[in-house]
Amino acid sequence: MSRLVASNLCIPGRLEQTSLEVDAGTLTCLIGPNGSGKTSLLHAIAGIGTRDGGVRIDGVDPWRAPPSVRPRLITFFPASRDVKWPLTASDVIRLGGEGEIGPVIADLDLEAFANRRIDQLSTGERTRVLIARALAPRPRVALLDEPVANLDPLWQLKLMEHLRTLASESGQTVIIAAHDLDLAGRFADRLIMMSSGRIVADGGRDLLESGVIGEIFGVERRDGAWQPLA
Ligand SMILES: Nc1ncnc2c1ncn2[C@@H]1O[C@H](COP(=O)(O)OP(=O)(O)OP(=O)(O)O)[C@@H](O)[C@H]1O
Repeated sequence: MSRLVASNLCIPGRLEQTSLEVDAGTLTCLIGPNGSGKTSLLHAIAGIGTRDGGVRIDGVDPWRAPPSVRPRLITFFPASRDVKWPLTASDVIRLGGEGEIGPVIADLDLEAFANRRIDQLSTGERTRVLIARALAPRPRVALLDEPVANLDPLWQLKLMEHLRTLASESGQTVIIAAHDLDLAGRFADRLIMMSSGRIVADGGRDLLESGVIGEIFGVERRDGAWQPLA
């Protein structure tokens, strides 16, 4: 099984020194309040911007991989959907790297948009196209920053189910940042909680029932819903 090993990642002012190992075939969800360091950790793993430390995927350094190989090792879907390129959805998905785009177009139900310009799609439609772009190369490690933001309730569930299937059936390592604690708890194999630029808790869905949620998020579950701490 391939494995992601991140050692001593650090982005001054954003991410404290962080080491992390993630098994292949798992869906991991980074949770934490605004500004807690989720995007910074994803950036550091992806090798985006200034950062210290190192990453290995099955012993291979993805940061030094040639551009032709890199998308099959690791891809990153950013939180910003503000893409104004005058390209069709298919063109954008093809930009993700080599490989067939037919399967990912079918997986994300994009047939109707394939030949439409990406800057003329709705935000949610564009989100699905940009996620398809990140998943098309079938990367060993897929990093997605708030992938369900802007998606309707049905697509939030479909996407999370799809990501879980990519992990469990294709053996890909999927790491996402998300704000929806219930969705994270329902679909993720592992929850990593961040606060002030560091990992403060790491575990299964039982983390959501622990006191650390109140401490870090200032919410608790009352009457079946998340509410500010009483
Ligand atoms: N480009 C940047 N330059 C300097 N500081 C940054 C930059 N981006 C983020 N930060 C800071 O780094 C810290 C972590 O931010 P980060 O975006 O990783 O948090 P996050 O958990 O992803 O937040 P959110 O849930 O709001 O997306 C914050 O204090 C933020 O203000």
